[in-house]
Amino acid sequence: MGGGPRTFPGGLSKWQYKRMHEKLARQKQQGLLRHEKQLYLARLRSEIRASRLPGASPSPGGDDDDGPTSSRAHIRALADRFLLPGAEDLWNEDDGPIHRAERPPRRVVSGGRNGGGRHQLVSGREQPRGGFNPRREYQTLAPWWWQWRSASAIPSRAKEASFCFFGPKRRYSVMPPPFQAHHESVDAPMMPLIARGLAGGPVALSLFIQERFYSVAAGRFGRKWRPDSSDEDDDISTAKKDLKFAKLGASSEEESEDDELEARTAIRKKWSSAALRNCDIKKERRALKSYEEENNDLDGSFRELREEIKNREVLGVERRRYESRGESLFTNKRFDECGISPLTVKALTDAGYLQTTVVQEAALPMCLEGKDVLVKAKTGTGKSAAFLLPAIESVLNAMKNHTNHRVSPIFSLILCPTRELAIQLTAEANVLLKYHQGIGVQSLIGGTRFKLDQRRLESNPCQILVATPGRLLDHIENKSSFSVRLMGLKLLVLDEADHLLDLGFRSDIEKIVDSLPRQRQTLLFSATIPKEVRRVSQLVLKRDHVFVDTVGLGAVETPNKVEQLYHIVPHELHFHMVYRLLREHIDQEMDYKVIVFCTTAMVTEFMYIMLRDLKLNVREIHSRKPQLYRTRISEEFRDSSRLILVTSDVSTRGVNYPGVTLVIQVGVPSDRDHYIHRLGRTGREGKSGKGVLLLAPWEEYFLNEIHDLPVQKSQTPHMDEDMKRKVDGSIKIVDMSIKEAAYHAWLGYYNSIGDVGRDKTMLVDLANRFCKSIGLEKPPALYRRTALKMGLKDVPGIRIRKK
Ligand SMILES: Nc1ncnc2c1ncn2[C@@H]1O[C@H](COP(=O)(O)OP(=O)(O)OP(=O)(O)O)[C@@H](O)[C@H]1O
Repeated sequence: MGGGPRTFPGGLSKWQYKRMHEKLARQKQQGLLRHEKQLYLARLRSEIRASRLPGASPSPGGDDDDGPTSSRAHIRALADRFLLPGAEDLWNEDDGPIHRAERPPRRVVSGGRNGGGRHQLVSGREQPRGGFNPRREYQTLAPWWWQWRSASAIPSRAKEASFCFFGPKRRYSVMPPPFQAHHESVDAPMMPLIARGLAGGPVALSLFIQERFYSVAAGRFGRKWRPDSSDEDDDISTAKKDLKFAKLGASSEEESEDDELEARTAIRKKWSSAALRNCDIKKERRALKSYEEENNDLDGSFRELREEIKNREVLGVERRRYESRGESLFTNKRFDECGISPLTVKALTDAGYLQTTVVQEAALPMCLEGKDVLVKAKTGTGKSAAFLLPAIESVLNAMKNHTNHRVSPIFSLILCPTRELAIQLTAEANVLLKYHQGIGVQSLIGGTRFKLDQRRLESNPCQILVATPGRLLDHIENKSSFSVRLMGLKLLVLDEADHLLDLGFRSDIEKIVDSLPRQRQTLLFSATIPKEVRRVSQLVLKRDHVFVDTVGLGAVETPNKVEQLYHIVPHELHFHMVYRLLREHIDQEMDYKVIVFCTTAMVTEFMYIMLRDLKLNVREIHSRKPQLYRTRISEEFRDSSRLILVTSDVSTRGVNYPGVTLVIQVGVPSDRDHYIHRLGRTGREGKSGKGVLLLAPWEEYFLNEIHDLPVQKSQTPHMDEDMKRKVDGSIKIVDMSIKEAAYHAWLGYYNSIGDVGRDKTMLVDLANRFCKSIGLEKPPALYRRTALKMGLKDVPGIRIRKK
């Protein structure tokens, strides 16, 4: 009996699956050929340009003159390559038709000054316009040779350059545009007058082959072949880089996150088009709208506006109720009234979720109705369940129609910016899926083995996938069976949507979205949604989406029960101050649980070592730590109290550590939203909390960005000499290499912050002060390249490494 599975990923039959793979292989091959075609054209142009230079000697003819690496040999090899069977498709309608001659033409006859057309020009008789001939007819291309002719041999107006190809079996000649009069014979072929084509006119490229004959009216080339255009050259270098990046990607699995990210982003950027198989190419032009359509649009807009106002009214009432309850997070609505599966309700009850929170009550009906929804709600108010529940319902609905898959499609995809958040959401989804047999949720995050991911996804149920964008894109681009599974997608969620639609992630998100089915529901959630993000959200949301805002215009975006303070302390005392604040808090709070946010991973590491030496119960999480370690510490911190977590921005958004009593932010956050999300790690579920922002005097400008938040200046506590000496002692024991790395990272961070980074002299001065605060006598030297990149090369106070 025939072995092997009956159905393949995506519910395809064996033959459909096979055909799909063949098609993908063909498309891949074509991608490569397309690159080579560009390379070929670029080479051709440079030869022509070279021949047009004053005093350029005519190129010798014949094969024998060409060394194996000569440009001519290269052109020849490339021409052979893209005329291989299967490459004909590269010549598309824009390039002009390819015709197969009944009989090979003997002579090229000009069509005359004004007419004749290209086909007459090359073949001496009218050629029918048509599509491609069957592929087989273009096989077997023989070796060929080509010859340059001196410009003086050209009788026409465009004498600049000439070339033609002769071959025992085929001959190529690039012909002038139809409006160009010239007479030519096969033995003395006319110069193609590429120069005209370069200037924008159509170039007729006719390829003579003894048995076969191609005529390509290269209208598109005409546009592309500008004499000074370097597009193609750029493409070539891009193609070369592609190969390099592809190799890098293969080996970067275990490297540091930053390097890995960079390499992956580069590979993705370069290869995405090929890998997404044209999914990311817009194929249709946007047509101008007719009057009626515009009118319809207008009607639609009015309808949307009315709906939005109605929604806002509903939410406004909801909000007023919410606020009048003194910000009680929960509503009177129970989950069993929400129209979700009884099994999910049972799991919710087990987890202690009985009533919905405000955001859940407001968002669930719209999400369950199948609408696209953008949701804004404060940190810690239960947004995760508000999208996980629709994600589960979406799977249940989809499973009714898809029952016979060996490997089920992924029906719900949840994207989030950090690994910790992805792990947390997966765990929460698992809790909600407790009673749903056969439905599974998996995570896909960086820092784990690609192959292991693959195996895990294939061998475990995975109808819901929680992923970080980078790793997801890796799988989409490198595993076609994975892309097939995504073809069944019904629901896409972007958690921390504003961050995902930020410039840093946006191109990844665009590529991911392009590879997903258009017929889907999309949900966007965040605690902060700046105007710019509201605008770009149209990239993923339908036009008639609903905006659920439980915060409200002009309302405070931070939890009401969180006390917010700031301290202005000279840089030199920042670390002492952190210790002082921690000690004070530990003395006041029995079950303290503190998060200290630092600006960069290396500064985080420095702070951690220092606090550990000061005998505080402290842990660290940042991007320089291996993922396993990060996950372990994250779980430990979630489940403990009397613990301090020192961390960088990897813990800024979404991560839910219950019972955090204090959040300290050391140094200026990169923007207002960062401040809000970091602060939001405390005061969750309507509980109280405290946030302290520690700024140096020159960082005070940041207060303008958060002037509408209830942040109050605090009295700087007194620092006794004993404590100061103690901290200084702990700073001393930190390894020199960590201090140097912290200095570099600090410089990089503040250089990237507009307000500080613009004045380089001031920046370097401040960095040198930071240097002293971490116990470095003089600032460590920078690599010349790094200094150049940061615009700091000649700035006084910057030291450059000798080698
Ligand atoms: N209906 C509910 N009943 C009881 N607890 C809930 C309910 N909804 C959410 N929670 C709890 O509230 C806490 C915060 O929820 P969640 O992490 O979803 O907040 P969030 O709005 O996503 O926060 P952030 O903006 O930081 O991502 C979690 O501990 C969660 O278990």
